[in-house]
Amino acid sequence: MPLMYGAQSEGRRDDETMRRFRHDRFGQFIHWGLYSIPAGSWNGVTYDYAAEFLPQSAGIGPARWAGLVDDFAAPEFDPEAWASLAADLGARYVTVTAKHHDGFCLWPSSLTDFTVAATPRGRDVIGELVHAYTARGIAVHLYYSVLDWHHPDWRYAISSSQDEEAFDRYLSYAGEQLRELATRYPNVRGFWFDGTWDESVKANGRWSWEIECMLKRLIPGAIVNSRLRADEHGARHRDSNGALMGDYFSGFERRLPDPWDRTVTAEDWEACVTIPQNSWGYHAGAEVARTHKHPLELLEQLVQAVSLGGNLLLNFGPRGDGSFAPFEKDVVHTLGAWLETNGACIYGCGPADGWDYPGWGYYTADAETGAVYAVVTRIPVSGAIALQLPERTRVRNATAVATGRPVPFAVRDDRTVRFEVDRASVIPLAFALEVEQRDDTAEQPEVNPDL
Ligand SMILES: COc1ccc([C@H]2[C@H](O)[C@H](O)[C@H](C)N2C)cc1
Repeated sequence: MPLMYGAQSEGRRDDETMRRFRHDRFGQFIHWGLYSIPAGSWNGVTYDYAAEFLPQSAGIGPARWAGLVDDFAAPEFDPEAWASLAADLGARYVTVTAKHHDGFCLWPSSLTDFTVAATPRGRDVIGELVHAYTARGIAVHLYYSVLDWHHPDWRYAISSSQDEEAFDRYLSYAGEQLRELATRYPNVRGFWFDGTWDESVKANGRWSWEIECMLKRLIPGAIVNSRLRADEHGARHRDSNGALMGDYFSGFERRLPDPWDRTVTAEDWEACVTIPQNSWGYHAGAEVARTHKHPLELLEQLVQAVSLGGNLLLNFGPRGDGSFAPFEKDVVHTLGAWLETNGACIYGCGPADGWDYPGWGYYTADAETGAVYAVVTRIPVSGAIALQLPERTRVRNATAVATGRPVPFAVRDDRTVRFEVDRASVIPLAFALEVEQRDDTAEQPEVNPDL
């Protein structure tokens, strides 16, 4: 159907900025704001739901919530230390909450007083972070919530002309804030939109179209996630013709596509996940919870995402004072150490065409060289993994990515090779496979069944 405000482009972007985003594969999400101070509790009551939703969970109105501005001193906030932590994690980009649903701005916006400028130290958090991350070669995306519980003209739905006038004022405010962000911080790489599911926003597809145009005019090549967009019929993420809006699909929240679902490889996508079961902002309960994800679970999610052509955005919620909790530092050390020696099977990689999901792990392939990686995350009881090869493919040799040492394997038949895996291996265990195409006339591969 003809659309005025559908997808602005067809297919994958192939410009340098998007190629870099695709190559990076691994990003760190940062949720930090007023909600980080109460950390899920209010007036002595702890609410189990996500800490950044405390105003809703505890029924705290905007005026009372704004009282937290005086407590946002953040004595431990150290942008260079945050940038070092991201580098140690192995993240190639960071997405930082400039404004979350509570409407509090982590930059000194001229459009409202509800910003860091009113806090005891008045630091431009976004400006200092953009500088620190960029200095470390880490790209920055700014998270912006269209949903805004603080602004008096916010509306969930439009049911009167007064609502329409108010919400038009709100959209003008949000548009000017986004212009301000793109103008103050022109070297950010992208914008991560959220809070766009309400009827009021879905009814304003033209506004979302104009925002995408404005941001890409102010910052040529800027990357925008699919959550910003609605078309004139209220279709979100994909327009009414099914075309992806924005530059990558960002509907995978605290979940990934099934490891065998190759349909997702048709477009760029990013999954965002938390370390606790369900809190993006710092929740004091997470420090003592037994339920947050093991670092190796998160690492497996990264490998799974790459095997399906996606990025993983892993969330950290710094405490109100600007420090990180020990359970988050454990994740940094585990993932960073593994990526230090195994990053070749992640950065610059994507799906390995023709290599079906094997069950014991994932295949990735270097998008430039075509090198295939077998990444073992589950060692079978047999202590051996069987690789089902694509048609007319031969494995010439295999090396352990972490050590570079050759790895013996048995050719079982013309479509199967088998590796013995030391059960004491550190997993994920990545093998680099040098493969070649066999032509039909070539002799059958030498089978050595005794291995
Ligand atoms: C269930 O409804 C939700 C769940 C999460 C969200 C927000 C989280 O606060 C976080 O910012 C995440 C990226 N976003 C989807 C919004 C609505």
